[in-house]
Amino acid sequence: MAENRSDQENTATGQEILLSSKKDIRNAIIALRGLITKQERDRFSGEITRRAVSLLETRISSGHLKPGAIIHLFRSFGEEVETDFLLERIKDMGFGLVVPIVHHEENHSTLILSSVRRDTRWRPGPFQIPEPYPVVRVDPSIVSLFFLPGVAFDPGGGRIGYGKGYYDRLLSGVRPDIPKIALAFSHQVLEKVPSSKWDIPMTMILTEKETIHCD
Ligand SMILES: Nc1nc2c(c(=O)[nH]1)N(C=O)[C@@H](CNc1ccc(C(=O)N[C@@H](CCC(=O)O)C(=O)O)cc1)CN2
Ligand SMILES: Nc1ncnc2c1ncn2[C@@H]1O[C@H](COP(=O)(O)OP(=O)(O)OP(=O)(O)O)[C@@H](O)[C@H]1O
Repeated sequence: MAENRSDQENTATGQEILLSSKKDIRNAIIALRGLITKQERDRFSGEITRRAVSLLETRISSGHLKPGAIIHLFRSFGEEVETDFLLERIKDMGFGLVVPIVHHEENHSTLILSSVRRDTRWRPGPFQIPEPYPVVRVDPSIVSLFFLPGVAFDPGGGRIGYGKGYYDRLLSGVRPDIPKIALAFSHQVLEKVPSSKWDIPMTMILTEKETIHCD
């Protein structure tokens, strides 16, 4: 398998084949993720939230994160890791919070970031993902730590999302030393996912079973 992938990358039509294999993995993992029961998803999400909170506490004590620093988190949709509790904890801990918004321009869409404030309200955006309003647009460079969604990951920091390249583009403008921490169920972590030149590697993956430090 691994040999095939690197062969594919070296051929003229490699990118297409590589993307189709990303697509197969994406579909397979989305189907697999749909098999977890609601109870399991809640329990696993609770465990992932505990890991995330303790990581933030450790980083505050070690001085790697300043009190009041800005954290990026996503509102979950469908069968993703449930982030509602983590969102409240981040606010309670006194951090600033930003979330992604799909922003439509004339002929393409990009991700922008909005601050979440005390008076922020939520409404369903594209794909029924809750989006804040009013939008208070902020630059990605103010974010000290990113919690990120995704479909499939590998311990080397590889990530597959929904195939729009939204986060790859957003993160391409973010300093490499800013932690990018994926929140995922353990079955979303595969031995290896195909990678493309534009993929931005994850720093860590938090699952219900373990904290993976990506190499
Ligand atoms: N919670 C969450 N928020 C996020 C992302 C994400 O992955 N998760 N995004 C990361 O980029 C951006 C939105 N990107 C998305 C891109 C494509 C689809 C999409 O194709 N959705 C399918 C359903 C997929 C499913 O069944 O799980 C659809 O609506 O048909 C969804 C979100 C910003 N916000
Ligand atoms: N930095 C970038 N600049 C320009 N195009 C990009 C960049 N990153 C990704 N893309 C484009 O986005 C498309 C989707 O990429 P990919 O399949 O890796 O998405 P993904 O990581 O699964 O999705 P997402 O980031 O939305 O969760 C690719 O066709 C690629 O050309």
